[in-house]
Amino acid sequence: MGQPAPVRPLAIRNPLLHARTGPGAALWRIVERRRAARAGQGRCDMDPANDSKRALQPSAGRPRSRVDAAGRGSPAGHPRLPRPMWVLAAALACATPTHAQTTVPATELIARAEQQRTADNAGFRASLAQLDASRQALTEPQKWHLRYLHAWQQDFGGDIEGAQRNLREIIAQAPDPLIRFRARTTLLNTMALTRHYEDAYRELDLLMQEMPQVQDLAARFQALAEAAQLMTAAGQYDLSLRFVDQMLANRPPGAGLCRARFNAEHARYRRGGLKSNDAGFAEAIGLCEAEGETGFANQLRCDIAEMLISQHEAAAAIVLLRRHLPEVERFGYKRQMAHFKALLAQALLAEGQWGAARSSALAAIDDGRGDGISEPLAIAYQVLYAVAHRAGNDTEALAWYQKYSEAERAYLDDASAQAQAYQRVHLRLAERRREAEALGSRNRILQLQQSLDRKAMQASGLLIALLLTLLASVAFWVFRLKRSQRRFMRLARHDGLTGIFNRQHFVECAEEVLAAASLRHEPACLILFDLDHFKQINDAHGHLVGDRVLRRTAEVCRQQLRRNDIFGRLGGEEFGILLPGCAVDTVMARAEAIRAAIASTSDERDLRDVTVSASLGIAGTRDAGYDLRQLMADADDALYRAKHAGRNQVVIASPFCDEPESAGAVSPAR
Ligand SMILES: Nc1nc2c(ncn2[C@@H]2O[C@H](COP(=O)(O)OP(=O)(O)OP(=O)(O)O)[C@@H](O)[C@H]2O)c(=O)[nH]1
Repeated sequence: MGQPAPVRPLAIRNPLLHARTGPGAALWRIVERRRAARAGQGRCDMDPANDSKRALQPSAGRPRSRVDAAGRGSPAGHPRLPRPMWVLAAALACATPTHAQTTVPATELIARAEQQRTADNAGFRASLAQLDASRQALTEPQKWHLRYLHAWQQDFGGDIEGAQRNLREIIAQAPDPLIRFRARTTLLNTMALTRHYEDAYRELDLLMQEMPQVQDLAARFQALAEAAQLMTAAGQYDLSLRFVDQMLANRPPGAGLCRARFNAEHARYRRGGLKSNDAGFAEAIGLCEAEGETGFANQLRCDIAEMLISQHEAAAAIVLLRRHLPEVERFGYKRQMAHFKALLAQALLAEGQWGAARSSALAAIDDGRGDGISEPLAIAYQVLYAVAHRAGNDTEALAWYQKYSEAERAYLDDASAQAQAYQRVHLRLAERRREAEALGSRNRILQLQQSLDRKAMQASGLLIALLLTLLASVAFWVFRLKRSQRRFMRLARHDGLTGIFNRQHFVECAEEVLAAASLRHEPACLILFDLDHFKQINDAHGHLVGDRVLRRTAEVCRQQLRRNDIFGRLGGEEFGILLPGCAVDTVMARAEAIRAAIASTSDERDLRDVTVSASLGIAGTRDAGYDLRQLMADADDALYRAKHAGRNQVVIASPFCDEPESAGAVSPAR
């Protein structure tokens, strides 16, 4: 035998993250089963001395070997049951001979079922049957919890389609966010198992969105572990490490550091640049060993062996792998066994140990037979091809090469499918998030705009109200001012006792009217009258009666006037009336009517004892012109003559005769 045939070094990857059965979670399940076994769950044997031995045996009742990153079988999987409680629950379960008991409260039964899932799947199914039988007595949240456990069992039993259907319904309908979250974690895992990577990444995104609402640390821990593994599988190592940080920050009480450190070191290794003597790896392995998590410790050793082989230190890799292979065999996780043996075969080949390499490769194929596509399988085929080629057995070499080629292509296709799926989903989600953020920004701007508009409207409303109030105040003030003005004007223009024009205003109005009449050449007459012997009335009846006579005189005169006639009290008991449009030939009749009306007041009840009469003098524009002073002088002259003629009569001024022209009957004084 000469030098070994050149073997193209494979970029060996950790089957925990690339196994057909999903990233690392099958190991997790086995680890949890061991932990459950240590706690005596599902078995009536609390002797720790027996636990490790039994736990290291592959479970005979396990329906399939595959990943369970959804926390199935984890004692920490039940959120409300801290470690001492599930030990107690296990002890309680041991105190009862059968799972078919009917007296166990539903809460306890559900807690027990949570613990039994992988550690005692038969017991778990019995607990589910018991819960089904007492379904009517369950609360609504308990019914949803039971449904979730059934879905989990469907998945565990291989009915992935049925499990996914139920998990989706739970996610859509369950009122409890924690159950929805756990269902999504399990769904995500089933998607990775069935290689629906895009769906898995999409679910992961939703899981991360729901994460802040989930208070349960165990559920968060499981989801974060799932996220870290998927991100490493997708080649997103930095993201994976960020999830690891979150795992460490969200560690449930009693949970160790091993799983987080395993994910961290594996992501660092996959990112590249590490050496086999990396201190972080040694520390993580020591930590996992201390926590009894030898499965994770050995998985990290696979990474170290790969590093050693690629550093051309195959002999060291052989030592490492051989030292821990018995432990791996005892642990019983076939995929890990296949991985160990494939790496050992590769290292032996590199060291020229053809026979040992061939045996180890065949053993790896045997262990990995049930897994379909896997990287250990490809490594093993490659080693067998190299050994056959080295031995000159071309037919066998070709056969192994074909198998190697198919396995490697299938594996690489699968790995690439994962990475591509991540990129596609990542891009779509990033796009959607950008759109959502843009929409959110737009909404915020709109809200701000609306709020500003509202405030502006409120401000303008207030301003309008203020202006209206101001306007109303001004209007009211103006109104009061006008009213006061009107009152003062009236007081200034009218006689306080009779209400008719006072002398001044009478003169002003009369002059205006005369001016207008002059322009139109219309006639006008002025009547001046004076109550007769008024002093006697005052003296005889008092000033109040005198005032009443004055008021009644004004009233009865007003009744005789037209709208445009101007009537005023010129002083004391003297009055003036300007009659625009009234010619001298008609004025006598009107003056006489006025005189008669004044005289008639004597007949009124309250003035029965008072003799009231007036003497009237008339002047017209025909003779006096339109000058008021002249008209007044003429009318006053006529009035004087009426007095002189015996009072209670009308005299019209006539420049053509010296004698007064009397009109109407001269009423004798009574
Ligand atoms: N009650 C009352 N008397 C007034 C008022 N104004 C003037 N008098 C009185 O009117 C009287 C006018 O008297 P005279 O001027 O002597 O005139 P007479 O008594 O009417 O006599 P003849 O005009 O000649 O008929 C005076 O006694 C005034 O005091 C007034 O507002 N009220």
